[in-house]
Amino acid sequence: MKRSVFAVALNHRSQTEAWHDRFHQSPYQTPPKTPVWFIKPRNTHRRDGDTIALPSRQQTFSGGTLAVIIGQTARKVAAADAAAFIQGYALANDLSLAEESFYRPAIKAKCRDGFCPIGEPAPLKDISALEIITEVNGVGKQRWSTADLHRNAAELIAALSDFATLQAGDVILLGTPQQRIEVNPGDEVVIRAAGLPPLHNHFSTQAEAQTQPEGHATLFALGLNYADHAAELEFKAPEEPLVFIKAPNSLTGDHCVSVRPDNVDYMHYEAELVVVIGKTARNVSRGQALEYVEGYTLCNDYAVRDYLENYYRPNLRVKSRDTLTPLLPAVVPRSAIPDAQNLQLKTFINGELRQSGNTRDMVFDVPFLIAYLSEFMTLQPGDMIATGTPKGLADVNPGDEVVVEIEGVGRLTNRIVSEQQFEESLK
Ligand SMILES: O=C(O)C[C@H](/C=C/C(=O)C(=O)O)C(=O)O
Ligand SMILES: [Mg+2]
Repeated sequence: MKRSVFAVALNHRSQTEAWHDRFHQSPYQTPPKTPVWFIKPRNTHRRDGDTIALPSRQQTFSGGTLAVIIGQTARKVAAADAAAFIQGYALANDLSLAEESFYRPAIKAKCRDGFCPIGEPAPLKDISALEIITEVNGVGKQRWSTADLHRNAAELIAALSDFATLQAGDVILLGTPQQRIEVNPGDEVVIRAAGLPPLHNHFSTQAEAQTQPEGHATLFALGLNYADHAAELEFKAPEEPLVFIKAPNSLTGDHCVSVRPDNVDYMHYEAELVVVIGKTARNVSRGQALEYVEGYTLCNDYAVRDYLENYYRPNLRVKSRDTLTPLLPAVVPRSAIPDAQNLQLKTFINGELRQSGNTRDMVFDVPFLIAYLSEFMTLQPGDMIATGTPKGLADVNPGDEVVVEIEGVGRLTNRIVSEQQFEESLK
């Protein structure tokens, strides 16, 4: 089943209480105003009974939580109507390394292979005060109640579906408390809650590789991977890749429309080279990395800066909005691109050249990015890496024609429409 697994951080009162002072200081300045979304990509998905390999020399923490399963397409659903879009619930384990910061997306902490087992679903009538229990080797280690969540399932469905259309089978994990239970190789962990099948996983130093990944291909994206773009946003170039994940609902194609939300001040384009993975990659060296590339395409990684918050920045509400990732469907085979690190990128707005750069200016090149990600995640055929954008951003408005062009790869055209125009087109 192709499904997306969304999760929300800082949704438990104990977390916001524990971080209260920090969230009034730099880089956060103020507590989060909207849900702090993240994605558990398909390499993390496992089932009840699966063995999960733990990273060596790093503490891993269990995150027993409740998953809500979407039963039908949900777009801009009001909380009061959300129950009709819920197919059922399941237990899940949002496994994580220690959460040292909520400023940038925690891909290395939360998206490692096997870090999101999800149990069998069941209907539940009332989850307003459901107790989630975690047992390690038969001993109860944690018990928390959904009554202590800031936002309930209906509120989260409303918040997410406001900018990201959800499909049947998609999942939202409702959050975890501040206290996390460490898991170690040899442990048997069971997550329990009344009325739901338990979720039981064995933890080891080794586990069988994931055979058939179920979820959507993962679309990774890089923040500030061109120093000149970092500078125009008044950031320094990063010392480690700033990776975030874009949700599949944001994807659209060539000659399609992209929706500029009403009442925003700044939505900008981002011409980006996209690498398409061609074979399963895990612990791949930089020298071998290009052997795992099927080919290249290009995307426009639009951003609505009005919605930026300093929590998992850039947050999904900025980067994973419906229609805001136009992607050229045709993949140019690797053999046709002798040097992907020397390609001109251009963006034209209504025929005028507004952005121009070259992939030689990437901070982290394609082989580095594949080696970096495959060190802690298994990359599968079809996974993609949008490699960042050079300087030259500008606001776009309804009626604008935006053309992104990358030398030897292709040309991607799309038109900006207003929310009102888009809603009209759906009628
Ligand atoms: O200003 C932000 O937080 C967004 C920015 C995103 C950058 C890109 O998508 C890119 O460089 O291509 C960031 O991550 O800092
Ligand atoms: Mg980008």
